[in-house]
Amino acid sequence: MENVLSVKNLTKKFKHMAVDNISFDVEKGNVYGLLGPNGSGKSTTFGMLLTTINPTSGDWYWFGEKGTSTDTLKKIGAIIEQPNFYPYLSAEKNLQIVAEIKGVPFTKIDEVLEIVGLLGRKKDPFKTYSLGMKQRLAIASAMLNSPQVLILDEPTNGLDPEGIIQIREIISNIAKTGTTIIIASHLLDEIEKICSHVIVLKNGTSLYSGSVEGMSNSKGFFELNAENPENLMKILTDLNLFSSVKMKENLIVAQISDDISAKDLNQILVKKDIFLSHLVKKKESLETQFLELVKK
Ligand SMILES: Nc1ncnc2c1ncn2[C@@H]1O[C@H](COP(=O)(O)OP(=O)(O)OP(=O)(O)O)[C@@H](O)[C@H]1O
Repeated sequence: MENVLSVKNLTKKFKHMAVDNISFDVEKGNVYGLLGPNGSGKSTTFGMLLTTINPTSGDWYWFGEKGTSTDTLKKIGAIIEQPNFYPYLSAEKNLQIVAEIKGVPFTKIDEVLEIVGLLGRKKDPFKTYSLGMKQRLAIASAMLNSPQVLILDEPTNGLDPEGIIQIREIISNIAKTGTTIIIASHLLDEIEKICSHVIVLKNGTSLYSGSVEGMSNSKGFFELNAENPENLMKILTDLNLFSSVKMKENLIVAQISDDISAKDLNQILVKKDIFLSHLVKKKESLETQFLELVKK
């Protein structure tokens, strides 16, 4: 897979360490989440990659080329701060100003307004827009130059549930066209719903970088029950398929070490004259996986 971005040992020290020797790759066409609590170094990382902050040390490569050249910036669309538009001008007029700066034909404006669902409101002044609409207009503005990479810093901050869903749908539609997207967020739920890959930051250090599913080595667990739970627990332990078998809130929880389907386990147990009253295979939520990662 082609790398759109490769970050190597990137470090920024202000008074304290803000970003501490992080390395990660971003593959073309995926949606990446930069996940971490406030102050974990997300915005500083974006700032360095977009040349607004000088790094202390480390390198990065956009499209295989070292650093961030002016030509590279033309291939990137970014929303890092609150959208800044002229309040009394319409969305269309505001985008005309951006299009002129970016050297993009005005014919592109309707296309990007359509992507963010604002075509019907293009004549309305920016100041009459809701927060969600303002954020959508910012995305339209970032999409004007048909970027290969879209960078969004906390894109749903402050939005109501409907606004959040709209932004998510827009991001997912843009991703479907093959645009690589990098989103900074402190919300696990957001990353889980939108991203295929995640880079977890804590105190400027990268704890994990890879696919969302790969964040935990866990193969998941079974919740089970039967008429005689003690007997079931003993049989499960003897099967040597589980790293642990424990009673939890009236259910037996068996942590899977050797991958096995619910159907296969049920068949094994039936042969041992165990008839289950409850059998569910589950995987830890991203939240549990994240907490385990941070604990380590
Ligand atoms: N210009 C600056 N001067 C000094 N310290 C800074 C500066 N910018 C950021 N920091 C510090 O660097 C650390 C990382 O901040 P950063 O804004 O990158 O985190 P973040 O993960 O984006 O959090 P948030 O979502 O709150 O912005 C914090 O401790 C912050 O106080």
